[in-house]
Amino acid sequence: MYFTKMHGLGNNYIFINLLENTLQEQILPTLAKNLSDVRFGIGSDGMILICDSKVADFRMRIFNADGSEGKNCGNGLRCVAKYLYDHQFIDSTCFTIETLGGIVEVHISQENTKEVEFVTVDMGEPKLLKGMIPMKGDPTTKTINEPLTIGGNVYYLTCVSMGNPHAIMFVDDVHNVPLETIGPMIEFSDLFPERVNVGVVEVKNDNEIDYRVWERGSGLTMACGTGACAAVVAATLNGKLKQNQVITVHLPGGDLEIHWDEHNHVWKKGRAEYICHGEIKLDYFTKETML
Ligand SMILES: N[C@H](CCC[C@H](N)C(=O)O)C(=O)O
Repeated sequence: MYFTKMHGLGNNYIFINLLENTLQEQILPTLAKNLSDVRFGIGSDGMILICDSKVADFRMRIFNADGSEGKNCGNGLRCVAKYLYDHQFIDSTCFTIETLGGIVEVHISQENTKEVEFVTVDMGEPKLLKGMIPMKGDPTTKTINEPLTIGGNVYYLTCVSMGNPHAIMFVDDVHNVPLETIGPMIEFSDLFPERVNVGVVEVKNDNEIDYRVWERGSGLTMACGTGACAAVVAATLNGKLKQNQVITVHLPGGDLEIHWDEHNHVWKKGRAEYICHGEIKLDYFTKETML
């Protein structure tokens, strides 16, 4: 089975093209976990499958490093779009990709280079109601800077779904937050029945924010595309940014341009890069334990 390892701002995944291949459904969580293992496997933030779709041009499935299936992946979408266009599975520079979190539209920014460097994605509309995150509480209300007690501490959270759930908090310095401690506490809180991605945001000025993330199912990553979108929406809802502006989001792995437009769509522009191609033996990577 061939794979391609790619990254979006250091948020890296093992991509498997299932347009001409198949994998048994029941092996997918174990396969994702073992591929992601940095010691016994290849090492990545997870696995992404490129599949046919009945409702869009293509379908993307994303599995986190713990084997859990995510519902959307902003960095992964840019890599999938680049892979499909570079490998001539599509010749249009605008096409749609189905995810569990909804259908998105990707735009290839072909800047006269032989390979795609930048991809812009219309990530669709943010979902704000508790029932859509999902999280506990009145499903018809929003969570905007709400004080929530988790593990004995009070966190002021703003929750946004970009097809996948994000809990965002605002801090004075994103580099001075023990995200490796508070991240899992919030991720696994019973407030979030499907767990949650946890992000910290420092608003620098009217057009820039710093953002770090503890990802559901993968832990600290260098970047999170859906999280960057959620961070801009959350900062705008809290009056810290203005809507319909292009915001530069600084992540540990690089910058993304995010634009929550006047039609309530969130656009994301950023790089996507190849790391390597290779071949794996499925029987090795589908063992329950690698020890
Ligand atoms: N951990 C996320 C999936 C990956 C999202 C992230 N890598 C991105 O670029 O959006 C979740 O379980 O919702």
